[in-house]
Amino acid sequence: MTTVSAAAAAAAKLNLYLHVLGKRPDGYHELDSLVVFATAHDLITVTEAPGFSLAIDGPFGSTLVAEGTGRNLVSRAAHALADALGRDPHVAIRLTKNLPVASGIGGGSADAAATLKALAELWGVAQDDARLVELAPTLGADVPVCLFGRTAYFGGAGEQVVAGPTLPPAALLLVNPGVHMPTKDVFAARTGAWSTAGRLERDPVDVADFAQLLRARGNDLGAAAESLSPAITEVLAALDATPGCLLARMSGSGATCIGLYADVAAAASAAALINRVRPTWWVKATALLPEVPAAEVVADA
Ligand SMILES: C[C@@](CO)(OP(=O)(O)O)[C@H](O)COP(=O)(O)OP(=O)(O)OC[C@H]1O[C@@H](n2ccc(N)nc2=O)[C@H](O)[C@@H]1O
Ligand SMILES: Nc1ncnc2c1ncn2[C@@H]1O[C@H](COP(=O)(O)OP(=O)(O)O)[C@@H](O)[C@H]1O
Repeated sequence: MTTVSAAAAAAAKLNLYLHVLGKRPDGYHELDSLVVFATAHDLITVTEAPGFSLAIDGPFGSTLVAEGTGRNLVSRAAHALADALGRDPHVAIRLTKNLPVASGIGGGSADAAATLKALAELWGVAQDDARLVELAPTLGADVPVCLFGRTAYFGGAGEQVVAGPTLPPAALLLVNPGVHMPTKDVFAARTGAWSTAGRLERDPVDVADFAQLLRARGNDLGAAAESLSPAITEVLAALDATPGCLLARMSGSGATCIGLYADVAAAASAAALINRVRPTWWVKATALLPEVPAAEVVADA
C-alpha cells in the first residue's frame, strides 16, 4: 500500500535582540525583535491515516507526553487548519522533540508552524496560503515569525512580521541550563522602563560588525529571567568566557542563551569546553539558517 507523508523541520527561533515597548490593554506586550533561525530543529512528520493521532519522541519528548497530546500546539495547529479548510483532521503526526521545552527558542511555536506547512503539503494547499497566515497568530505570539521562516523583525505582539537584514554567515552556540521558563512568568516579572524599537541601521558587513550592532541592543526580558533563575547568569558568563565568543545573549524569555561565533568550528570548540564543566546543561552548536526549508513529501512506500 502506498503511504503518503510530508515532513517539515521546526527550526529553533532565536531572538538576537528583544525590546519590550509597552503593554497592551489585553495584557500582551508590544515587542520589537530581530529573529533568526538555526539549523537545530524539531521534526514534524504527517502521514495520511484513518483518524487523528500525535506521537511524540526525541530527547525532550517525555515532558510533552506527560502533559498529554491534546493540548500540544501541534494538535491545536492541525485541528485549526483542518477546520479552516473544511476537512477532517485525519492524519498521524510524529513530533521528534530535539529542542528543550519552555526555553525561549520557540519550540512549540516552531512546531505549530511546521505542522501547518507539512499538512498544507500533504493536503495540496500552498504553504504560503492566506489561511495559514491568518491562523498563525491565533496559535501563539511566535507562530507568525516561525511560519515566515526567514530572518525577520517582528513587532506588535508578534503578529507584524517583516523581512530582516541580510546577515553574514555565523555560528550560534545554544546553551540551556535545564530550567523551564514559562514565557508568561518572565513577562510578569519584568520591571523598568519601556524601550524603543531597535532595528539595525544597516546590514552588517561581517560577523564582528554584526556582534557590535547587536551589543547596542539587548534582551529586555533578560534581567527578569535572571531574577527567576540565577543559572542563566552562569550560562551567559560561561559563553562569554569561551574563545571566539563575539556576543552572549539570552533568547526570548529564556532560559536558552546564544553565543555568537564566526564559524561552527569555534562554536563546537566552545560547546566542548562548556560541556566538560557543565555536563548536565544542554549545549548545541548550530549555524545560522537564512531560510527554513519548505515542507516536503518524504515517503512513498
Ligand atoms: C517571548 C517570545 C519572543 O519571541 O518568545 P519565547 O520566549 O516564548 O520563545 C514570544 O513573544 C512569546 O511567544 P509565545 O511563546 O508564542 O507566546 P504565547 O504563548 O502567545 O504567550 C505566552 C504568554 O506570554 C505573554 N506574552 C507573550 C507575547 C507577548 N507579546 N506579550 C506577552 O505578554 C502573555 O502572558 C502570554 O500569555
Ligand atoms: N510542541 C510543543 N513544544 C514545546 N512546548 C509545547 C508544545 N506544545 C505545547 N507546549 C507547551 O508550551 C509550553 C512552553 O511555552 P513557552 O513558555 O511559551 O515556551 P517557549 O519559551 O519555549 O516558547 C510548554 O511548557 C508546553 O506546556
